[in-house]
Amino acid sequence: MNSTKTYNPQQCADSYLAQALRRIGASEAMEHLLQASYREIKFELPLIRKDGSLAVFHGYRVQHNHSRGPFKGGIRYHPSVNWEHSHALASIMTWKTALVDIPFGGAKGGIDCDPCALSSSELETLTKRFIIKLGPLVGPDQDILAPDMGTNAQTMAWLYDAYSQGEGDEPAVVTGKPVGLGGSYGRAEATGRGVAMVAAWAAQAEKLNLTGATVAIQGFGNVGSCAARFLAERGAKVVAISDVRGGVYSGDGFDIETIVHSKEAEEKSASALELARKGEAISNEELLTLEVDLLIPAAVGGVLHENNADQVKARLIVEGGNLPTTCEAAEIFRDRGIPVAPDILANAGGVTVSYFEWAQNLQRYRWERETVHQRLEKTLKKAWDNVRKKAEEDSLSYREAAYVIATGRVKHAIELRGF
Ligand SMILES: NC(=O)C1=CN([C@@H]2O[C@H](COP(=O)(O)OP(=O)(O)OC[C@H]3O[C@@H](n4cnc5c(N)ncnc54)[C@H](O)[C@@H]3O)[C@@H](O)[C@H]2O)C=CC1
Ligand SMILES: O=C(O)CCC(=O)C(=O)O
Repeated sequence: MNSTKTYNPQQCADSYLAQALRRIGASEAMEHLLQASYREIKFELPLIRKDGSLAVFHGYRVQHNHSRGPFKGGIRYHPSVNWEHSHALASIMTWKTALVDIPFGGAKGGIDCDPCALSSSELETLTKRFIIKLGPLVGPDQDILAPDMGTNAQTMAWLYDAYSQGEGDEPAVVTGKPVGLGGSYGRAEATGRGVAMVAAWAAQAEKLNLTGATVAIQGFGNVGSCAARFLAERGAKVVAISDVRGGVYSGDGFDIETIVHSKEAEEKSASALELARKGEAISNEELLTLEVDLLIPAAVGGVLHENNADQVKARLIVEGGNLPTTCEAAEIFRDRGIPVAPDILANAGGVTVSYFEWAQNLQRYRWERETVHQRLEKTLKKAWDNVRKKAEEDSLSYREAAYVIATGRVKHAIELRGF
């Protein structure tokens, strides 16, 4: 990550929160309440590997706040998953659901494993044990799980199956399921679709023409690859992509449709560099400082920090991933006049369509694909308009405005409920 200070997601999330609470005039006690989690769960997950050895992983679920509705948030499989990451990511789920005004709170969790190093049957066993250990603390009115980094529709299908063994058939306990198993049309690509929408609105506000605009995307998984597709559809030129193994650059741009529909991309058997089939190899660090119009960090947190923010040359940053920008970097971007569409707005398309999936599951009724797309656009546009207006009225960055709106809504809900 090339940062002198170790990235501390918790400190970063707390600092964005504290700034917002000062602006809305929250008391110290309220700040404590909004910062702390409602419940934190950690457990051991032993697994006999296929070679007969015993491995012990750890499962986490942090349920941050449920003042506006049941806890909601993804499950991440990554070696970095720990309490700090889960807590920070859970708290930003609370602000994200409040900002797009859907009736949920915030949660996050996962397993500290490398999913690429486990077989499919090992992953299925771990996943099913994970939800069994959570027991009655999850459920359609309690805490609803979803995909995040390292998990996908198959993982959600296993969670649904294991939960339903004990509780009776209950698809609404988890969103992001395969469409053939109660999933919503449009959820798989919703986060990337939302990133492209927010990028287009922000580009227009910043007088940046998206047609022909050059784009660099860090992370070519679910969010990054879908954002690339939808931005290319809108006429942008994706000139750099990367994954955990490194990146690739081509000034002519890549043919994103061919890349994402290639057999290797579908089987996840090739790196971004191999998939691109042309261009120059670059590192993940180099990608972030390319001379491009639009930069989309769509992988891990803390990649834009005090040691590289000065070198970023993008005209607009749209946060596809969660917490990619440290608060020090956010200040540098503010001083340098580089607008940033923050994660809690830019990647909120995923949880918005998760809400639609949950609503469909509770009604046992499927919406048409077009209905999902239209309602997603309407929800995100309303949130964007609110953020832009607040930013203009109060001379705030988009992130500051988004946090003021979101934390204000959660504080209001807490006060309405009473203590
Ligand atoms: N899947 C979803 O619906 C949502 C995901 N997000 C966030 O978006 C980000 C990406 O998530 P997904 O695309 O779902 O994950 P994914 O697992 O589908 O893809 C992750 C991508 O990032 C790359 N990557 C991993 N570590 C990296 C590193 N250190 N440097 C550069 N690239 C690295 C991987 O190789 C892969 O290409 C995460 O921050 C996640 O929390 C946010 C909202 C919803
Ligand atoms: O779809 C969801 O419920 C949550 C997705 C997620 O984890 C996120 O937005 O960071």
